[in-house]
Amino acid sequence: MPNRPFPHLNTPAIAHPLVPSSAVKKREKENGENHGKSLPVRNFLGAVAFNNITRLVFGKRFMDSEGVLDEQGKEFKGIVTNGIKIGASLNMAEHIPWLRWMFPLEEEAFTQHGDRRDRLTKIIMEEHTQARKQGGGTKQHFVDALLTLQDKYDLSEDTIIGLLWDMITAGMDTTAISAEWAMAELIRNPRVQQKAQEELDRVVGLERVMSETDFSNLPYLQCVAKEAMRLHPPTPLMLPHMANADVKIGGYDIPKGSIVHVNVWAVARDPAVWKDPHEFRPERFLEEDVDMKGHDYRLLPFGAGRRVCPGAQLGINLVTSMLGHLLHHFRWTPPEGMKPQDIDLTESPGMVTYMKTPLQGVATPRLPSHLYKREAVAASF
Ligand code: HEM
Repeated sequence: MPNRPFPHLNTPAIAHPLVPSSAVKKREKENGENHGKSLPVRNFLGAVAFNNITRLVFGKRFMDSEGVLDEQGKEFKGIVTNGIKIGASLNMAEHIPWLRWMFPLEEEAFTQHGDRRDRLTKIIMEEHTQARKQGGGTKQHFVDALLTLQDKYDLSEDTIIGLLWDMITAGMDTTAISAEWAMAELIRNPRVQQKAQEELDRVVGLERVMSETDFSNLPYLQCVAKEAMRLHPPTPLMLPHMANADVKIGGYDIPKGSIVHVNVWAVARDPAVWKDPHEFRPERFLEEDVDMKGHDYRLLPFGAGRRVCPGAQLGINLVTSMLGHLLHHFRWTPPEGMKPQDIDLTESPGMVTYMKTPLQGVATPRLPSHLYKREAVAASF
C-alpha cells in the first residue's frame, strides 16, 4: 500500500491543535482568574484530541501534566502543522484542475515533509520494538499491533507509517471539530444543556468524574453527540469516491471514473426525511433510534460501505467523553453581553467544516473542587 496522504483532512481545521505550552502555563497560573472569563473552547478540545490520538497510536503523551511539550512533541507538532500547510495546496490542485497551474504540487516540499515524518515515526517505532523486547509488560498500542502483525501480513515499513499517520490525521481534527459544534449548540440551547447535566448528575452524581463505563446509562448524552453530528458532520461531503462502473442514480448518469462526493450534510437536513431538520433536538433519537455508522442512509457522518470510517465507534466515544466531562464539570454560557442565540454558527467552507468564528464560552464549575485536580499521566509505554 502506498504511503497515502490524507488531503481531505489536511485542511486547517483546528488552527491550534495544541495549546502553546507558554499559554498553558499561564493558564495554570491564572486558573482562579479564569472564573467568569470567556474561553476559546477550540484550543482545549484541540489539545485533548491531540493527546487522545497520540496515546492511542503511539502510546505517548507528548505533553507533561503541565501541558508542556517534550522535544518529540515539538517535532510532532511541527510535522502536523506542515502537513496542514502543504496539504491545503494539494487539495486545491487536486480538486480544481483548471487552477492547477497556480498550485504546483511542490514535489520537493512533499519529499522533505515525508522524510521528516518518516524519521520521527521510525524512532518511535524502534522505541516500541525495544520496549517489547525488554519486557512483557508493554501495552498494545496501534503501533505495536501493526509491528506485531508486520511479518504475518507482509506489511512494509512505508505501509505501517502510512497507516499510523492516517489514524492521526483522520482522528484528530474530526473529533475536536465535532465536539466544538456540539458545545456551540449546547450553549445556544440551555434547555438541552440542562437536561444533559441532570442526566449526568443522576447517573454519575457529584462526587466522582464520569467514565466511559457510564455511557450506556447516559442515553440523552449520546443523543446530544448524535444530534450534533447530524447537523454538523465534520466532513460534509465525506471523502471523494470514484465510480467503478457506469451507474444511474436518481435519474442522473454517473459515468465510470467520475469523482463522486456525497453531500451527507444536505441529506441530514432534508425536510423530506427529518422533522424540523434545523432544530437542535436530541430527543428525536430517543423517539426513533437511528444508526449513524453507515446503516441508515439518512445519517452518514462516518460514510458507509467498504470505505466507511474505521474509527467511527472510537470517534463517537471520544466526542461523547469530551462532552460528558465538559457538561458534568461546568455550566456553559455565552460570553458576557452575548445572547445564546447570537452564537455564530457560520461554517468555514472546506473539506473539513469547522466553525468560522471559534466558539467562546464561560465555564462555571459545578462539582466539588477536588474533582478538578489535574491527574499526571505517564508519558511512556
Ligand atoms: C467524529 C469523528 C469522526 C468522523 C465524523 C469521521 C468521518 C469519516 C468519514 C466521513 C470518512 C470517509 C468515509 C467515506 O468516504 O465513505 C472517514 C474515513 C476514515 N476515518 Fe474517520 N471520522 C472520525 C473519527 C476517526 C477516528 C477517531 C479515526 C481513527 C483514529 C478515523 C480514521 C479514519 C480512517 C483511517 C479513514 C479512511 C478509511 C478509508 O479510506 O478506507 N476516523 N472518517
